[in-house]
Amino acid sequence: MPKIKTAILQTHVYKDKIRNITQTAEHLAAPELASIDLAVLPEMFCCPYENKCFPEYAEAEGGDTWEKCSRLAAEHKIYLVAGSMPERDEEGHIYNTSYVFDRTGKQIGKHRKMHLFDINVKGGQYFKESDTLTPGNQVTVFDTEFGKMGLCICYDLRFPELARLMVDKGAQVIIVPAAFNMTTGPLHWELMFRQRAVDNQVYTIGAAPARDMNAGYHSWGHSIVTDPWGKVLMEMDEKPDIKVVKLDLDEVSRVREELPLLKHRRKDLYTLSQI
Ligand SMILES: NC(=O)CCC(=O)C(=O)O
Repeated sequence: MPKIKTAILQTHVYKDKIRNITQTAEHLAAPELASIDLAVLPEMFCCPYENKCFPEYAEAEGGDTWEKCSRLAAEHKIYLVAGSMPERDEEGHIYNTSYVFDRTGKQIGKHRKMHLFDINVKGGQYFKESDTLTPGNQVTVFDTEFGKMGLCICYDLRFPELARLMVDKGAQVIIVPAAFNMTTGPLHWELMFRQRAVDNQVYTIGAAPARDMNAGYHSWGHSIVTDPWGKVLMEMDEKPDIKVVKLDLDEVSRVREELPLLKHRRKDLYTLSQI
């Protein structure tokens, strides 16, 4: 099985939506990324992570930002997980949505953040996505020439049932556009990506915005890739950065063969089902 050359882009999020797309296009055109198969962008890569911005920046599926991302995937002949962006549906609901495009620019996946980030840590982070956003209700797995990949957004990763449902649908990689914060990030970010990788014997990929202390929300950054043993293959710091990591899906099969956790489940005693 060929290795999947995966670029993780930890970009700055500007207030100017177009500038965010332009910088993404410039990065993807860089010679270092010439032979990649897959690129992953951060959560809300084109919109400041603030409730007041979500309605203002929201676009319908197929809108301008969607179109530009589709064209970038086709131009570079890559799979593009277009981080996430605010999506407005016909009824005016707004979702935190991640689109996936194949090497021809065709949309092959779409995930609407299912668990909204509503937390209130005393002396720490407060955020209430449900002030403006509506939750999605689909488990998302998409097909590639390499195998199936699961997709969720940031806070979604905290829910082990969702990761397991993706794995039950065949995911060997779980991709997570994300933006943890300065309260939970230091303790939970790396742990969470390793934990989901170990539980499910998958690669996990987290792509976060770079930290901007002048922004309303301070991203932890630390974009990360872990392997199916739970080993961290790459972790950034808080600054803008781009890294390319090779994923070997034979390693998923090897780990699952040697330590057969998924086979050893007592499905006669317990089950996980989607309603
Ligand atoms: N954007 C988010 O969903 C943030 C999630 C987060 O920081 C967490 O601790 O969970």
